[in-house]
Amino acid sequence: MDKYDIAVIGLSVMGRSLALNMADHGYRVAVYNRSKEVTEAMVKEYPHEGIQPYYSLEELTGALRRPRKIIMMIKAGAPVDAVIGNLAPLLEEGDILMDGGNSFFEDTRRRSKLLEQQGIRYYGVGISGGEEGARFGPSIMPGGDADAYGEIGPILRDISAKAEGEPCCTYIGPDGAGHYVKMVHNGIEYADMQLIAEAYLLLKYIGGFDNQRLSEIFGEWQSGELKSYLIGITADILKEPDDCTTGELVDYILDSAAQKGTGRWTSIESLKQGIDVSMITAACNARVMSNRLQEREKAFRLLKGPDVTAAGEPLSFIRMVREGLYAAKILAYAQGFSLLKDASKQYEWNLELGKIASIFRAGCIIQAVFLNDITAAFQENPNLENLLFHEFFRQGIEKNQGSLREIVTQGIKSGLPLPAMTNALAYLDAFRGAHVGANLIQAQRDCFGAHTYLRTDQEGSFHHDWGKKKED
Ligand SMILES: NC(=O)C1=CN([C@@H]2O[C@H](COP(=O)(O)OP(=O)(O)OC[C@H]3O[C@@H](n4cnc5c(N)ncnc54)[C@H](OP(=O)(O)O)[C@@H]3O)[C@@H](O)[C@H]2O)C=CC1
Ligand SMILES: O=C(CO)[C@H](O)[C@H](O)COP(=O)(O)O
Repeated sequence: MDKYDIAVIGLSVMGRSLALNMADHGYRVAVYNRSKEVTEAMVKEYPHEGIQPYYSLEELTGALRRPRKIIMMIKAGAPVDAVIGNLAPLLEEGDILMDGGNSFFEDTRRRSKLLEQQGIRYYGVGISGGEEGARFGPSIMPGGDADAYGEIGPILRDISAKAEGEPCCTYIGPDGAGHYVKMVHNGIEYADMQLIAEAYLLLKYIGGFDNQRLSEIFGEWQSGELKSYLIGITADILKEPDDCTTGELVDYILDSAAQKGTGRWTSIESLKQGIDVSMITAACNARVMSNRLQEREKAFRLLKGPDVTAAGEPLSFIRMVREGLYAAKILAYAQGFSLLKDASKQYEWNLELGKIASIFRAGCIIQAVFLNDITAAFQENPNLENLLFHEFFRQGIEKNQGSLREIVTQGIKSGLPLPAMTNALAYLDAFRGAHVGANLIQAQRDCFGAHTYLRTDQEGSFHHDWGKKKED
């Protein structure tokens, strides 16, 4: 019987929460999970009149209104291909199959082409916001066949977060565009998190503040230009008591962070495209280095560095860290949006950067007041080459770069690792620098490999017989 509006496949935290969110919005949702016990546990723990469990894909697909709308919320990679393999024979021309997981955008492009042959409209849907977002309103980045958006758009917009009353969901573009944008969202997320971690290191070790005071400082920043979901949770995390001791939990968490791949993909794609996202790459490498625990312990014993120099006047140090963090944050977003701009051209996706920034204003992990300013900048000039060329951000950098330079200098003198902040400055100075030393690199390439060089005073490529005059 054609009675369910949509199906959710995969009932771990994200799928379960999205299904409940859809049902809360009045949709009739059919749910399925590979392992039966997960489905049983979900309907037992979260009973909802709008949700109907199914225990086979045949029954599930048979229960859906045509064209069928199905969203997979499962582990990215081979599992997605496995589910598509089982599901595709049960679908009909016109049905819409969405992948709401963190799939690699090239996989989404491949799957789109494959399913197109069967007339199935495939959608790569980036979803951000974690469990809470999925349950009560995530930021949603759907990419696929534009005509099919009319079928799925209303549901996705209904369940999305709202920023100033507007849904944090917009059609992104064809084939892999939605998953590409989600990938870059996560890349920016990595840089943002790393910058906050570096601000924490500076405040803790140079500033000498305890966890309660650190929590207050991040809490105070929530009333200014840094206000964001990540700063907010950081303030809360820092004062969270430990269950096993009398201290705060953060001090008992291993200094080593994992990554699932989206940040790394962003970095790899940026190298392929030739766009500098050094802060995202630095954030990935910071996690990589954090994982080398045994080597780090050995190096800590063997390699001596400088002693930490305590900060001067506490309030002015806190102000410098806040200003420096803000400048670095502008640079991280400038990098991420440059990558999106280039991808839009390269893949002919026609990405609307203003709309993308606007759907990041709520629901997602990088949501921040700052995204209102980015939205406004791209709305004012949709062809903005780089965020740093917009007056608001140009001034933001002009006003705050001094503090960034100061805290990075203090951090380096004290031997603190600040890879994202350091790369922020390197990016700024290379971008704005009249001289980057590439004339010498051209000369070296021509000298050792006859790769030719370009001149400042004449058109064309040149090769020089290096050292010949001297020998003569
Ligand atoms: N967790 C988060 O905060 C966020 C996650 N995402 C993405 O959303 C997706 C779902 O995430 P999450 O809810 O955390 O769950 P997981 O990424 O942990 O995936 C678990 C789900 O995948 C299913 N699965 C795994 N392998 C297979 C397979 N071979 N065939 C069929 N199903 C399989 C599991 O079924 P079974 O129970 O049978 O093992 C289960 O339903 C992922 O792509 C994730 O990257 C996106 C944003 C935030
Ligand atoms: O997509 C997300 C949020 O938008 C996830 O939280 C993301 O998977 C976290 O990535 P990682 O595990 O690599 O830190």
